[in-house]
Amino acid sequence: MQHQKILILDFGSQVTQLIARRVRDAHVFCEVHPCDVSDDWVREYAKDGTLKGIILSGSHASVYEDTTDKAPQAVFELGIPVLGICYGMQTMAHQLGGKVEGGHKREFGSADVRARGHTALLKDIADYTTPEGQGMLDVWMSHGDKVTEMPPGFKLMASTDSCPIAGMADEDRRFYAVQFHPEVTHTKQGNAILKRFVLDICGTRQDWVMGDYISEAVEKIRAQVGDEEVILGLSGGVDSSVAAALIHRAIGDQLTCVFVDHGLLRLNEGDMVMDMFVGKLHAKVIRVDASDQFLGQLAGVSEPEAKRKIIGREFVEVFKAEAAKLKAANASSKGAKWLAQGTIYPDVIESGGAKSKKAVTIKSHHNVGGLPEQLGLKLLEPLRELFKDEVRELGVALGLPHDMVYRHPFPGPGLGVRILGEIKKEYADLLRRADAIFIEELRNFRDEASGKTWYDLTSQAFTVFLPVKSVGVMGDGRTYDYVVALRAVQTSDFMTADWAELPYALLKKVSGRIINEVRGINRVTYDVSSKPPATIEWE
Ligand SMILES: Nc1ncnc2c1ncn2[C@@H]1O[C@H](COP(=O)(O)OP(=O)(O)OP(=O)(O)O)[C@@H](O)[C@H]1O
Ligand SMILES: O=c1[nH]c(=O)c2[nH+]cn([C@@H]3O[C@H](COP(=O)(O)O)[C@@H](O)[C@H]3O)c2[nH]1
Ligand SMILES: NC(=O)CC[C@H](N)C(=O)O
Ligand SMILES: [Mg+2]
Repeated sequence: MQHQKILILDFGSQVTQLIARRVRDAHVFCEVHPCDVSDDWVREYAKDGTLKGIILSGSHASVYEDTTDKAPQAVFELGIPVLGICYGMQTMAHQLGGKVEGGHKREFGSADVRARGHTALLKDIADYTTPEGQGMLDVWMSHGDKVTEMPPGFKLMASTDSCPIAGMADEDRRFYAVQFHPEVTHTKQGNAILKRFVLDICGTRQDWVMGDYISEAVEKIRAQVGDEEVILGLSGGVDSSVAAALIHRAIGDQLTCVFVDHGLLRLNEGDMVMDMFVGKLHAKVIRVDASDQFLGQLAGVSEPEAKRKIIGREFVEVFKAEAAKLKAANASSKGAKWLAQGTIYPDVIESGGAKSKKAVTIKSHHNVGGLPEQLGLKLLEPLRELFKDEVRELGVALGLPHDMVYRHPFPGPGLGVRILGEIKKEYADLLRRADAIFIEELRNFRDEASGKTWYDLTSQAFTVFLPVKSVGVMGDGRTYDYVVALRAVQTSDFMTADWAELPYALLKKVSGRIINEVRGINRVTYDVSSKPPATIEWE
């Protein structure tokens, strides 16, 4: 089935992904593409008639600078609705004959917008009404420039005291634009506004449903793979587990999962993953103990990016070797031709977004963009279009256990990025035991108000090993041992995150247990840094 779709053109805003999330939440398929696609690309994209609307994102740039990006002019010539958000509004105004100027005052944060109720976009959407009957919206703003003159054909749709043109519309052409950001949760009616655009104004069908998606994806995988063999890097994490279950449903025994123990897994993780997949999913899983190989290559290396690159490289070495072994082990096998991965949509956007060429690399992820040419395997990535929570929904629909689907993510380099500096087996062993205690207590402690455990109330939690020693006193004796840091964050998208306000009782229990039970650690700290400016992992 052909899905109807919305195109989001990304001008490099930090929150473009949130636009896509909101549209997907309305069960409408959408894709994010860089704003510098050509007019021909846009026409081609729209050709089959499934494109129902276009959204232009925000940006850090200013439209009156000569060098900045514009929307492909074709966007305004297709006869389909367009919504401009912030910079998207400004470029729409600029390109269609209006005027944009640098403001004297930056407007950042909450604002009250007077919404003139006479456009299809904002009609009957308001947070409250003034005594004079004026509909008001509580919105989030982040801009310094503003539209000072609307293009011909547009009428005023919204305004604030400092931004008289905070929304405009040309309803004949179905062009709408808002200076505020409907995609962020701080804009209370943001979801309603985006839904109004996508469902009512564009008239898009709500045909993006994970349950239905399974049969579609299964067909696609079968068509792609034919009778060839596939190996899949299985980590036991959410993404690769769901990918494995989906591909297994499509091609059964043509799939072999390769689970790599790089010596940097958590306590008992290897056995757990094997039990789950071999026991419950009946997929073929090969467990490769490559810990000597990884730890050997990592010995003496302490620079975080260098460590990440080595780990990425060794993963590929293992996959290549296993693909070849399939052939040797079975006379009827031609060897695997495909490498399947649990790559998801944020990985794709982050490595191919409009501004990625200019963006600095904070961390190299082992599975994205870093695969060598001479891999000799074709890539199968059935989750490439999905966001994490869609992957989770899909996992549930595929019958995976709740605990597996709602696990915290665990990075491919594992404890390798949680042992600061040089990695030693001794450090990994201490860290594994301390981390297991932390996770166990997060599962034990419940928040009374919500009834949820603190594991479920946090998005990701783990322990970090600091290779420094501090002095302690234990049983009247002196200790001189290592330090660990506890890290727990709350986030919906992992792009930004707040440190979790864990109860003191929980921290106290964890600290007491780690220091008493893990000999070699005599001090526990709690990381109270948010992202940004810190990151979630320490390396
Ligand atoms: N220990 C491992 N053995 C084999 N493949 C791995 C291992 N760790 C990571 N991978 C591969 O790298 C990919 C990316 O890892 P990533 O951590 O982003 O996803 P995940 O582990 O599947 O899910 P989650 O984000 O929930 O941890 C995985 O989908 C998997 O294909
Ligand atoms: O599969 C992965 N391979 C990696 O190389 C990697 N590095 C970070 N992460 C995870 O990404 C999220 C954001 O992490 P940071 O704030 O530390 O960048 C967090 O969820 C991290 O655990 C990784 N996952
Ligand atoms: N968030 C945005 O899109 C900002 C647009 C533009 N850079 C401004 O400052 O007004
Ligand atoms: Mg993982």
